[in-house]
Amino acid sequence: MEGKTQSAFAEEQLQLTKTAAVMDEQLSRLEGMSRYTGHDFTEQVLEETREARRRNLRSSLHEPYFARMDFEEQSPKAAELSPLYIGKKGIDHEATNKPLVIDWRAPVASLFYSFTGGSAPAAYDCPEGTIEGKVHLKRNIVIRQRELERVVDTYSGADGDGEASATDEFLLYRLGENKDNKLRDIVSTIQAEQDKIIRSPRQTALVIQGVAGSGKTTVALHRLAFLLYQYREQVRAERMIILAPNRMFLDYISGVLPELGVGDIQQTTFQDWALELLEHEVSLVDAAKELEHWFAVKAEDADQNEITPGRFKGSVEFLAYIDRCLVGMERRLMPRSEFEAWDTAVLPLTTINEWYTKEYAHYPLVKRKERVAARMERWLQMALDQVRDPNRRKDLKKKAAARLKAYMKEWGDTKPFSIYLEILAHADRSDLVPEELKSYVPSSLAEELSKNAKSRKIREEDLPALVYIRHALYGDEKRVKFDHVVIDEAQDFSPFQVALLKRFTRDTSFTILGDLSQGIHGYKGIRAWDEFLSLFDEGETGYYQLDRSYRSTMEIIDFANEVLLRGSGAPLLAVPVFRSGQDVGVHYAAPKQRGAELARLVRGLGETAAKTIAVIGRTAAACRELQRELAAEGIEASLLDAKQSAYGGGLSVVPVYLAKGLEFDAVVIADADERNYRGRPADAKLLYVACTRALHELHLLYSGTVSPLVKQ
Ligand SMILES: Nc1ncnc2c1ncn2[C@@H]1O[C@H](COP(=O)(O)OP(=O)(O)OP(=O)(O)O)[C@@H](O)[C@H]1O
Repeated sequence: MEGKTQSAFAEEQLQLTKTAAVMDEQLSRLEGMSRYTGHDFTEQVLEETREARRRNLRSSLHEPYFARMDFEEQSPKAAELSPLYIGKKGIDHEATNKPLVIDWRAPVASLFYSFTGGSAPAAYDCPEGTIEGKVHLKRNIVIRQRELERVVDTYSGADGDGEASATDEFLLYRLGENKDNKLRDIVSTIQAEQDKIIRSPRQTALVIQGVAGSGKTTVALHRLAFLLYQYREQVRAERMIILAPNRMFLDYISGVLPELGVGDIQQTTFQDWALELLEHEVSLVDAAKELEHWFAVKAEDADQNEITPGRFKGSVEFLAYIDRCLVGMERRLMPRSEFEAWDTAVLPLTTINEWYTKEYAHYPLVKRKERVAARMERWLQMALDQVRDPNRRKDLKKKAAARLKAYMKEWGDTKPFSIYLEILAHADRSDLVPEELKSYVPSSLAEELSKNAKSRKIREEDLPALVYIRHALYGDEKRVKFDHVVIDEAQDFSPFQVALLKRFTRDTSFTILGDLSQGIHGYKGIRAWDEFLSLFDEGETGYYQLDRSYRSTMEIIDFANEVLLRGSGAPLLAVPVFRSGQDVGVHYAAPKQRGAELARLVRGLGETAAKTIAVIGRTAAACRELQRELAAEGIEASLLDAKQSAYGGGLSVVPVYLAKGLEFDAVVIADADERNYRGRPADAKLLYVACTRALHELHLLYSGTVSPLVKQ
């Protein structure tokens, strides 16, 4: 075995030297060519192609490929068996155009991920149809800075057993590494169930339920790279968008797409996207205060089914209510009087009405108003042209212009916030709201909005309705529709938000991912994925479930699963990859000793070479206290808050709700007592999120009595 490994290493060393030499030669030739800057179109296209090849070569030189697959095609015309090398970027031999390295997104490369052994022929789909054949070898190759570091055969038909032998060994080697402050690509170890999602057809609304650490975020990012490769004629990076929960999370995932050679994809939060669309006509109440309100430890039990403001305003029923109110807008907007420029120049109401309701009916309402105004100006000019006396004409022009201005002012207000205010806060007296719906909006919501009306302060949950109203009034405003939308942590989104985004997206192309077990924002999020799936036609959707968790050790996953079982009945439990680590530590500290005990644990973690450590508290206030306690023990930690836009790694103190989506080599949950985590489903979800942030090591610290969710 040893000898075989050595010969594989020597073989790959030789191949690497050869490949690197070909790439060096190609690049130096391309660099040596003068750049074309003229106006000839064909030459410009050729120059663009050369530049793309230069970019590809430069980015691939240090790590040209990560895998080799020997595939024998079952076809009479098939060429002799030659190894295929798979990399992040495809590179061709210049003279023959034959592949030197195959792009991981190419159809044949899918075999590397989907084939897991067995005697059945291996097959992949490509534009020419289904290609069958035999896989003889799957090999993982680690190259760093042009140095060959590791060669692992994950399948070898020549072994005689024909089983995928070392797949897990290589995966475990990758998972066992310490992480820094950024999420990384996984091209060399994508698993078959993840690959299926990544390569799903474009025109689908994919909904992915995946346990914590199952690679949802990572898979969604790889899917974007795949779509850009596979549908390069139809989709563009700048027309794709990733919506994530906060800026810090966006910073954390920001490295993956550039690593995959993909740039220019919009990455933002729903709030920022919506506020920009609304041209900052409104502003949000302090988000940090909102979060503190919902995550504060409360004495009373919150009712899971309670209709909170977020659930109400995020429902499709609320959207339908708004639609019914907007029906009246057309009638309400236009003044009900003729326009008299002067006594003998009168534009009848019927004519204005005809323009507004018939000729311009295909425009959105605000555009119609603008068209009618322009048409009235033209009518006025013609009327003025009939007046012979220049002095009288001048006089009439001035007066008529003032009257037209006044007439246009009589049109109803078209500011989205004014309309929202009217149908939400003043519903009972608004003639926009149909009689039978006048009491639809709960009075507490109406009161709250009225109170903040002057300052135009709204809550996050008001945004979908406001954007929806704006869209109904103004239309697309020449905004290009999205080619694809990724919604991460989608369990915290509302059906209204998804229905809204659908209007801004071409061809129903979505990747919607989340985990109901991590639905800690129950006051606004969904309870079941059907709430989203039902928004699309049946043939347009795809649903996947990812149960394997790659992030944490078996010990951590078993511990976290137990938290869910104790708190919420029959949840979706994670299945660990067989990676064993240390037992989860549950430690008691007398209240006065907590800082010292915390410091002892953190120091111990530093010694295990953990690069990223999180001390997690339930609330922001608790985290401030924890940071002070650590400082008193001489340990500096950065406090992460809701306004944070970057995550720098190292030692952080962070509230659970902000840690969601992130991961750390080691985690200490510093307040795991029964007061903070009582045993209700909402507590279980929160504690589960905290536990599943840890890759290699997890400790819980408590004073008083330990939480009933914790297994000891
Ligand atoms: N196939 C894989 N090979 C190697 N690492 C993987 C693989 N899939 C996932 N991972 C790793 O598992 C970790 C979790 O991935 P990711 O954050 O995408 O999961 P998630 O499902 O979005 O988690 P959460 O629900 O907790 O936010 C990351 O470190 C990622 O690199």
